[in-house]
Amino acid sequence: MVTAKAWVLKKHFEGFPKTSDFDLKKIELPNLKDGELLLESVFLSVDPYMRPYSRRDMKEGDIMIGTQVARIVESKNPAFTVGAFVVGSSGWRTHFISDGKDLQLLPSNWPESLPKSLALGTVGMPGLTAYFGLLEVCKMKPGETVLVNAAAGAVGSVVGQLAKIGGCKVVGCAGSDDKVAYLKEIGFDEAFNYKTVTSLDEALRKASPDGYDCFFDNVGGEFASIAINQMKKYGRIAVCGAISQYNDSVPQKGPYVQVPMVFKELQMEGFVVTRWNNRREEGLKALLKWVVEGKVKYHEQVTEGFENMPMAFLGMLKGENLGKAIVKV
Ligand SMILES: NC(=O)C1=CN([C@@H]2O[C@H](COP(=O)(O)OP(=O)(O)OC[C@H]3O[C@@H](n4cnc5c(N)ncnc54)[C@H](OP(=O)(O)O)[C@@H]3O)[C@@H](O)[C@H]2O)C=CC1
Ligand SMILES: CCCCCCC/C=C/C=O
Repeated sequence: MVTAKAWVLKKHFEGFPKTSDFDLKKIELPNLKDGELLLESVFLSVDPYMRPYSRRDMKEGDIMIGTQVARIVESKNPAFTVGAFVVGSSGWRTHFISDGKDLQLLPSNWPESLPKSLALGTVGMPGLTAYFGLLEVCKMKPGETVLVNAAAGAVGSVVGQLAKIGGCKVVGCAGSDDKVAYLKEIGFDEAFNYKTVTSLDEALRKASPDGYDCFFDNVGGEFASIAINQMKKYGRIAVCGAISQYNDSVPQKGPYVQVPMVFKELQMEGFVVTRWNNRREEGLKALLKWVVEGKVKYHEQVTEGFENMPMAFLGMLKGENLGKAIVKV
């Protein structure tokens, strides 16, 4: 008999999440039936979507949603061998039982030298978000200028590097000087700390006096309201996320987008990465290849210990992560 530990949502978040909104539970797992397998989480992901999706998809007492890289410890399913690693979506728990349908094996050519946690970041959902958002929503072209915010995070850091591979000029904004230094290290042409500039409008203008063809928006709110005025004619805005708004109890008010949208003839499109689930393999293959070739660099903010999951989640929402926020069990 295996006892799993799981973090549940004790109380729906109001405003910024608190550690007291979570509860740690123990769950006795039954013996395996034919076709099932027992998995042990090795790395778990903490992601911004957990904040808005908890309100949309969860009720109090539910296990926190989320993905993990897990190792198969027992198998009564011939398609899965003990010792193999998979990406699962079983939420914040140390162990779980699956029939295999919801699991994705790590690519068979996964190099020994790469951490398997990358399957939750650069070579996982956030990397795919950058890939499809840039190619299919921004429709970036060589020679264009791309702006990305939350640029030193899991999605943003890949956006900037893929835009460079695509022959674009890249401007990134992040919330600390260390993050800005990292962006320059991984090839961003321009980067600045949006928290310390005296005027965001001026900083954006200085970074690209001719304006922006593509804006990959991870932040929304005031940042987006200012940036939209610096789009070039026919510019494209990929609305990927709105992390500056996720903890608002009262919705923020304008400025509104219609006037710049009309006069600059902009395209602005929201998207969710799962739209391209049928092209997942294509994206992962490309991302893994670029990582192996050293064309896409990665950084992970690893928090040790399953008991620290809420803390890692809160830290990510506060901007404490450089690169992908990961919890190592
Ligand atoms: N549409 C889709 O399918 C997907 C959307 N997303 C979205 O992409 C965005 C980035 O996600 P991800 O890369 O995983 O997370 P990150 O790794 O970028 O971590 C979140 C970062 O957001 C920044 N941030 C937090 N609060 C604010 C704020 N009030 N204003 C500005 N920046 C803030 C912080 O960086 P800093 O220090 O720079 O402020 C923080 O490090 C999120 O909006 C997320 O919801 C993610 C995956 C899929
Ligand atoms: C089971 C993983 C589902 C990931 C979907 C992520 C969509 C994110 C939206 C905003 O953050």
